Amino acid sequence: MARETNLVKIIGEDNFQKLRSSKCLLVGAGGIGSELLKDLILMEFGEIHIVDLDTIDLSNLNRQFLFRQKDIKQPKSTTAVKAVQHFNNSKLVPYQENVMDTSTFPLHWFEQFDIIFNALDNLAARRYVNKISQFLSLPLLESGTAGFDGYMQPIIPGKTECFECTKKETPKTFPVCTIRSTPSQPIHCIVWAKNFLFNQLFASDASTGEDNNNDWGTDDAEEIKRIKQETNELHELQKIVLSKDVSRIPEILHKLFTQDINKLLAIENLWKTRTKPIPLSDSQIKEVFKTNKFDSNSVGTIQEQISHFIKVTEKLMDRYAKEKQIEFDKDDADTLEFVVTAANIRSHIFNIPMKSVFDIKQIAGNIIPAIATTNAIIAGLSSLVSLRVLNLLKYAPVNEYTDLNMAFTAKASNLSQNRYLSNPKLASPNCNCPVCSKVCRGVIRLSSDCLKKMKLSELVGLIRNKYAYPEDISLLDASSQRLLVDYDFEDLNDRTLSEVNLGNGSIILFSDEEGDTMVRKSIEMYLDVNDEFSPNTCRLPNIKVPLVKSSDSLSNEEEDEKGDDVTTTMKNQEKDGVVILDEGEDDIVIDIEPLSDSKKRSADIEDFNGPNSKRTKLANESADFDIVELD
Ligand SMILES: Nc1ncnc2c1ncn2[C@@H]1O[C@H](COP(=O)(O)OP(=O)(O)OP(=O)(O)O)[C@@H](O)[C@H]1O
Ligand SMILES: [Zn+2]
Repeated sequence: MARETNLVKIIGEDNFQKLRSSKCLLVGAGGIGSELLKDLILMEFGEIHIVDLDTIDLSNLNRQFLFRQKDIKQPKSTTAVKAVQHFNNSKLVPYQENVMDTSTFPLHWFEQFDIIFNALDNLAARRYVNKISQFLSLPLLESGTAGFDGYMQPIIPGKTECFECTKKETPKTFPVCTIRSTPSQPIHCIVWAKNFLFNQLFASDASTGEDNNNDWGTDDAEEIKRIKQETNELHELQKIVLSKDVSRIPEILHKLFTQDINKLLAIENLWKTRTKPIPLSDSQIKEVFKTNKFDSNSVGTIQEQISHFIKVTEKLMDRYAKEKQIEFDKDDADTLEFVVTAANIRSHIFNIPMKSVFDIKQIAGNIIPAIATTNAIIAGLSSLVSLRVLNLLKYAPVNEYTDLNMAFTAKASNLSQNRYLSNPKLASPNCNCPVCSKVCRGVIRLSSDCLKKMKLSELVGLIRNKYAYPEDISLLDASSQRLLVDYDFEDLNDRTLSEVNLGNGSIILFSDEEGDTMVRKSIEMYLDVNDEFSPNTCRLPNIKVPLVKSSDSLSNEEEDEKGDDVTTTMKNQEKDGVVILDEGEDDIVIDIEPLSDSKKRSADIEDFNGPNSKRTKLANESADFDIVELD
């Protein structure tokens, strides 16, 4: 029996034809992506475009069942497509590219799709696709797994909460003082070795960022002084690395594991309630002996750890001279061995159990083993719910998108308790969400010619008139938080958009700065450059930009500060996976007073045009003003 016969029975001939003419985008062809590709093909989507930037690794083969040993180093996207060709009725289009690359995938490229499936493994790409989905009002099926935990969440822009509406769990963080002075668990020593020591010795810019803080997670002045001093002294150790003189490696050991520990011991307060560390003795450092290859599964003796530390530091010093900087990578045996041995020596000193290479690789690489079955369940749920998102299931019609369900497995939900699977209904957008609710959103479509010709003042004029903003406004390049125009900064007004570095993929933020009781809501606009447009075209979106009470919108100052903080936090997270934060420091969130529903309604006054307001002449501008031909 042909596959489609069953499908037609379930969704009906007419809806089956709709599915056949639907195009979907699958982002990620890894664990969940392989499963999803199979599901989407079996559902017979008309076209499936698959984007994945990566090539296949040995470690992918246990669960990414479309790939074989012979495919290692081949692109995931094209290999996945080849693997499914023999049971495929859909048109498949693979791309080995980063989905965030705006030159390959400009915003208008995404518009061809009816639905997007995310099967990604990192926050940055998830956030990016979520934004695209919001700008284009494209349904997105977001999903992820970690071990037995998994989730899938349909996102219908404007109707249901988006990926950013809820706070995302941040990587585990530790106080600086625990990492630097008083470790008590293997992870503390691993974070010290990976995020602090390794960077100090082998990164080109040997700053870890943490020392720029003034909060150390401790009030002990002596301890803070010691931490600062230690950082400075470690810069000296980098000179040994640079000297290429491997006979000086025992000096590194002496400094890290004898001298620095003795200095910590001298801070008596630290050891009132804690077991004192025992520094390495000179004889331990000097007693180098022949070592065998490192066994990944056992721990060995402290002497073996020291010998391996010396050996691997020799190798890294040699590499550093050629490579100029080395980054920690769990799959780079030398960097892993350095972190393992340094962490284990420190653990030994602080009376903490040492760990095997295998264990430390999991922790340092933030690896939770992937479970193929979790991927299969999440991908299955995700593809099934897409039929409801596209409203193709007649027996379960979707009247309200908030009737759709998301799904969590096991611990991920905090709701499931004794159930493996929970599938709560979707929530409405969170009115505090900086991505889907706080500002209005739209796309400016323009030709590249227009970018080169249009002056900033002209763009400001167009936006001001189209959405009835007052005279006092500010314009920000939201991607870089750069101020472009405001009431006392007009220096760039005569520059063209390209001269102020606005281009395809730039996001600008336009705000009312008049300070009346009511202000026009800020608008965030994506610049989508399309060369198929005639040269002088600039098209502004026809969207409604309501007036809101000024007390309900952030002042620019607050917004700038908080925006910056958020960016910094995200950068840190993505760089290291594990961030060293100071004790008591919370995650930074954009903190806006929530608009209650009633407030929101009363603030949604479209015709606010009091007699003295500059808005009077602007408020009722024609909505046809969307194609502007420039001279
Ligand atoms: N910006 C991006 N553009 C395109 N593809 C991406 C992007 N970011 C991540 N991916 C892809 O998403 C997929 C996620 O799959 P998965 O979670 O199974 O990770 P993996 O890298 O295959 O495995 P592991 O992380 O466990 O080694 C990967 O194949 C990765 O290449
Ligand atoms: Zn949101």
